Amino acid sequence: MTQATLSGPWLAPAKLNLFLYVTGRRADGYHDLQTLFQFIDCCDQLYFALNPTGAIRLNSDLDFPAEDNLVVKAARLLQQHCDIKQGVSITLDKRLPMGGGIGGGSSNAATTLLVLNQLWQCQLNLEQLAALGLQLGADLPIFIHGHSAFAEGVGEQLQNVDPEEKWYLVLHPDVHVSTPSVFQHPKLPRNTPKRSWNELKSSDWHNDCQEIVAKVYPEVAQALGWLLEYAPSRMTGTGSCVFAAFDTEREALAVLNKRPKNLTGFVCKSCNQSPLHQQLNQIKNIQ
Ligand SMILES: C[C@](O)(CO)[C@H](O)COP(=O)(O)OP(=O)(O)OC[C@H]1O[C@@H](n2ccc(N)nc2=O)[C@H](O)[C@@H]1O
Ligand SMILES: Nc1ncnc2c1ncn2[C@@H]1O[C@H](COP(=O)(O)OP(=O)(O)OP(=O)(O)O)[C@@H](O)[C@H]1O
Repeated sequence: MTQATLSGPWLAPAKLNLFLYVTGRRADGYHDLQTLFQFIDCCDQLYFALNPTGAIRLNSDLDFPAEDNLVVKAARLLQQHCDIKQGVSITLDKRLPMGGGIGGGSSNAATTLLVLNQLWQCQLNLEQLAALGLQLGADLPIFIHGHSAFAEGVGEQLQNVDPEEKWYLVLHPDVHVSTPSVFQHPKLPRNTPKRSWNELKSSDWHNDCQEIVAKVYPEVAQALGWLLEYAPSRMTGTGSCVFAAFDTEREALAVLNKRPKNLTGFVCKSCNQSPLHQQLNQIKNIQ
């Protein structure tokens, strides 16, 4: 493969938490979870151009400083960890809603680690990249891992599973939910009993953060209330997005088209192999 082909676009897919249970609080302030991650084919896109100077630059339309962007943090972390002399200019084409619980920032950072690992020839394996990524956020490892998983710990202990690939209608209420504020909420249920995957996979699925978030953000309660009229619906992560599964794209679109004017949303297909890993595997097969 030529360097030009490797420059992009590279995909950074979103995820859904098909269920999310908080099973305990740890001494470091983080929470132990049991969650089921599945990817969706809705993605941000990133482009990478190497430079010899060592500088790391970001082009994006986001309105916060590049230094705070997880993409820049990921590039710097890998550069320092592997003592890389080259730099990179990264262009981020942001399409995923932010603060929606679909993991866009974490996915951007994971794509950066995976692609720069190739371009800078760092030769770290997925386990090493996931451990590095975990320093940036609990959602990084699943995006590095690249296969749907039942996750425990803070979300880094991953067991591959293959939930049915469905069409999803995702509604994005017009609010940004801060993940730390949800986990700090005094009324968050924190002691859901741990269950085995075997038990969980055949039970009804819930999200322990949903009740609190719907109380604090009426927009989330409204979206959920509306979608529940059509199909079983839940929140992903700490919100604000809510989703429902459908067997066909047509059914999902039919419901999307009936939504009230103040609700935005999209239809997507879920997939058990991350769209980014599908791209990376294609390159491996060509090389
Ligand atoms: C809610 C999920 O999206 C589910 O996939 C993730 O657990 C959140 O992952 P994330 O956004 O990558 O979260 P991080 O950036 O690591 O953490 C943000 C904040 O959320 C809280 N946090 C996060 C994950 C976790 N298992 N327990 C926590 O208590 C911590 O206060 C932390 O300071
Ligand atoms: N590349 C990035 N894309 C989006 N947000 C980023 C990025 N880098 C840093 N951030 C910060 O992270 C915050 C949360 O963004 P993100 O879209 O990942 O939320 P989320 O989908 O709710 O994530 P999660 O489910 O992992 O909590 C943003 O408001 C922003 O301040």
